[in-house]
Amino acid sequence: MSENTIAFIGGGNMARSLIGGLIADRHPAVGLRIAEPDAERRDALTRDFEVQAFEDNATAIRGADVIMLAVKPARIADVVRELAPHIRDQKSLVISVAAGVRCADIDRWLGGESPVVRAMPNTPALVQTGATALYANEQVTDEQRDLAETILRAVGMVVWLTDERDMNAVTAISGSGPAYFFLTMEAMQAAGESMGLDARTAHLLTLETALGAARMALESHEDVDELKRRVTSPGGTTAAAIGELEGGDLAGLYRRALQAAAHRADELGHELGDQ
Ligand SMILES: NC(=O)C1=CN([C@@H]2O[C@H](COP(=O)(O)OP(=O)(O)OC[C@H]3O[C@@H](n4cnc5c(N)ncnc54)[C@H](O)[C@@H]3O)[C@@H](O)[C@H]2O)C=CC1
Ligand SMILES: O=C(O)[C@@H]1CCC=N1
Repeated sequence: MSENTIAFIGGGNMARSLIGGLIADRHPAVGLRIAEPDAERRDALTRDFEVQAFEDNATAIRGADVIMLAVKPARIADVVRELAPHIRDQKSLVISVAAGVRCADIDRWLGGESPVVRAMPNTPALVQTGATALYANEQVTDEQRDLAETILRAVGMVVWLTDERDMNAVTAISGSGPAYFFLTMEAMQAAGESMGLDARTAHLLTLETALGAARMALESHEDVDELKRRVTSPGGTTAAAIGELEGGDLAGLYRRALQAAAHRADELGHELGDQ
């Protein structure tokens, strides 16, 4: 549990997941301040988590130890430039979760020589099973690294990157990754329904199977290839299904999909580089 005051700039999907996860980890609600221009979203955050939500960014960051930038990449330059004088005065640590947006650009908008941590979390943070990669620029002290890690570890596992360029691949795997699994769940459920199962049965069997497979892969000492082989009897049902998936070049499809996501993260970073 972190006792620090954290101000979120942007109270959308990702902020909501982090806030929900932090509250579940018993982070005091009074230590969470959110800036969100949308009144309905502000009300929902206050109602659901009993946190303080503000319309104005500068008010929200008052007294905060950490400022978590959770706006869309297209908004971040303006948001940071407006907040820069306040952030410098109170020496808060800035953590950005914005896809593609590079530390050097955030540092420049802050006025230079500022500690900046980039984080790529994912929405399962809401249920404390998030996966986050962190990268710190040279200005970040050991104490600030610990602070960033403590906050993100409260909502799941954390890895540190030593090369910021790896953040694009991370974004492709774990930042966007929950959506690929949700898509797969949708497809499996639809296939089950097409074979006559009712929606609820197909849904539950799909989800429990996903959970069981993920837990087994995490807890087993064997690699996933071995776990897969244990399910796949020669000449049996699984082999028939896997034959179809491999025939459709599932691995190639994932490779191209993740490359597209990483490429888009790179583009987002470059689009902002000139601002
Ligand atoms: N949704 C996800 O799974 C993940 C998102 N991210 C990153 O998190 C950031 C936010 O993404 P989402 O939460 O999905 O988007 P979102 O659109 O749900 O949330 C953004 C929020 O920022 C608010 N906002 C807009 N202008 C603002 C301003 N000037 N000041 C303060 N707040 C403002 C919007 O009203 C909105 O509620 C993005 O940069 C994204 O790359 C990172 C990892 C995963
Ligand atoms: O789709 C996006 O751009 C954001 C970043 C990672 C997940 N959602």
